[in-house]
Order: sequence, then structure tokens, then C-alpha cells
Amino acid sequence: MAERTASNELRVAVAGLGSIGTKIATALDQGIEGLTLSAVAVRDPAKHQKLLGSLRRPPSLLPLDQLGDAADIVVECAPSSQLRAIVEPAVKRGRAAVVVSVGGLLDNFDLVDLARANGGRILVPTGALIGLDAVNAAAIGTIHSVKMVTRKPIDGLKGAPFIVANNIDIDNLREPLKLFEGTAREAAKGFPANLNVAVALSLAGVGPDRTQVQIWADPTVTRNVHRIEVESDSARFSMSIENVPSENPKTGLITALSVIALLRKQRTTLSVGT
Ligand SMILES: NC(=O)C1=CN([C@@H]2O[C@H](COP(=O)(O)OP(=O)(O)OC[C@H]3O[C@@H](n4cnc5c(N)ncnc54)[C@H](OP(=O)(O)O)[C@@H]3O)[C@@H](O)[C@H]2O)C=CC1
Ligand SMILES: O=C([O-])CC(=O)C(=O)O
Repeated sequence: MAERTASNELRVAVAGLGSIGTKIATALDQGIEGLTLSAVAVRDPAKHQKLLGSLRRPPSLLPLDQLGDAADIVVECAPSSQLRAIVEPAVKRGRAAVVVSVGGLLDNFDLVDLARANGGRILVPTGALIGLDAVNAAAIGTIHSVKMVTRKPIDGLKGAPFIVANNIDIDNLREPLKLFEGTAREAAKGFPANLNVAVALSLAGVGPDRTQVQIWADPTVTRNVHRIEVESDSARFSMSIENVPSENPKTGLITALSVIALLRKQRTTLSVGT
């Protein structure tokens, strides 16, 4: 059972105060019904003094692996390399972990079993994507295929391991270039900081080995564009989203908002959408 504050609020900890974590911590501090920001973990406290000093109710500053001691819900918004260090101790204590670096979950899927064995939960928000409610619903029946095409500006792809390993020059592109076509599992390996959305889609639907993904470097777009097509026995649907990049060009602004929406649903009286 989750412990509660004296006022019966759920305590939330935020791991990583980058483009996503900063917005979530700020929203919690400004007030989300039934929730309180209890702790944060950062790599370099000096870098975050301004933000931490501006919060109305300063949270505890803790190491990543102690966040679960101070919170009922631990929100992971650090690089995927830190996923295990954040989620494992939290779910071992029976806490809920909200995971945004969802690509990293594929190599750490035993965490789901660990959570199950200890009464913890792992929550994956829709994040920078759209329509996981419909994909979840279709998956109750039979999904025949899920295809996703992602187009990103050059800055949103720079440094991806797939690009580096294949020595692809994307800096001087004048027209769109298809970089990759394959499964969501392969996409997550080659583009770990760019294709979390493909993994979230796959976990909602037919899994990482049956979700087909194309990735384009596109100098003609300024947004991270994802188009998805689903064929199932209950519905056929196409969805697309054009994300405004945040201070981190790899990350759409809507990602933090999606997590805030998920957190709101934990205690709100009226909850809309699955
Ligand atoms: N699910 C989805 O739809 C999406 C997921 N993402 C993923 O979300 C994650 C966060 O993205 P974003 O906020 O843009 O990334 P940022 O790079 O902006 O922020 C990551 C933060 O984590 C901090 N950090 C790194 N190591 C540690 C550590 N050991 N302890 C504490 N903090 C640490 C960094 O600190 P410092 O500033 O010191 O480097 C940084 O502030 C990424 O993995 C990204 O790929 C992104 C977009 C969409
Ligand atoms: O999935 C990701 O990691 C980021 C992304 O595509 C986006 O922000 O649109």
C-alpha cells in the first residue's frame, strides 16, 4: 500500500530535471489535485539551484535510488541509462514508477516482473505520441498491423547511435532521407533518445517485434512528426502528431504535458479517456 502524507496526498518524486522533469516538478509545485512534490534527484545540484529555489515547497534532494523511500510515485525523466537505477528500487518498495525513457524498458523488462512481485507498478505515459487509448482498446481484440513513420528535423536526430555507427552525414541534407526501416525494438537500439514513442506504441499494441517503424531525417520539417496506421478487427485508424521541440530538440514539448495529465488522473474525481 502506498503511504500518504498527513493530508492524504500522494507523494511524487521526479528523477532528472531536464526538459521534461523541470516542467513536471514545476506543475506539481504549482498544484495538482491530491499530489505533492516530495523529492527530486539531479546530477549536479548547483545547476538546478534557480529552479529549486523558486519552488514554493522545496522537495528533498535525494540520490536516484532513494526516491522510492520518499514517494508513492517516482517519475523517471533522466537518460535511459539511469532507468534501472531509478525504477528498480522504487518498484521493489511497491511504488509506482512513471517511465518516460520507455525505450530503455525493453532491455530491462524484468522490472515488470519485479514490480508485479512487490506490488509496484510501471506506468508508461502516451508521451510525445497520440492515441494509445485507441491502440490499447484495439489490442483487447486483434490488431493485424501497426506502422509508424517518424520525420524529424536534423537537430532532433544528431548523435543517434545508428547514424554514428553507419557514418551517415545528415548535417548537409537538402531533402528527406530515410534512415531506418525495421521493428520498434531495433529502432529503440539505434535511436534511444529519439524513438521512445515507437516503443510506447509497441507496448500498447502488438509488441516491439511486430511494430514497424520508418525514421526519416527531414530538413524540411521543424517539428517531430509521427504518423501511425493501425489495422485491427475492431477499427482501422490513422493518427498523426506534429510536436514542437522543447529546449531539448529531441524531445517534444507535449511529453511533459502528457506526464502531467497522467499524474492528474491519479487522484482526480473526473477522469476522461483510457
Ligand atoms: N516517452 C516519450 O514520449 C519521450 C521520452 N523522452 C525521453 O525522456 C528522457 C528525458 O528527456 P529530456 O527531459 O528531454 O532529457 P534532458 O536531457 O533534457 O534531461 C535529462 C536530465 O536527466 C539528468 N540526469 C542525467 N543523469 C542523471 C543522474 N545520474 N541523476 C539525476 N539526474 C540525471 C540530466 O542532468 P544534467 O542536466 O546534469 O545532464 C538532465 O537534467 C530521455 O530518456 C528521453 O529520450 C523524450 C521525449 C519523448
Ligand atoms: O520519442 C521520443 O523520444 C521523442 C519524440 O519522438 C518526440 O518528442 O516527438
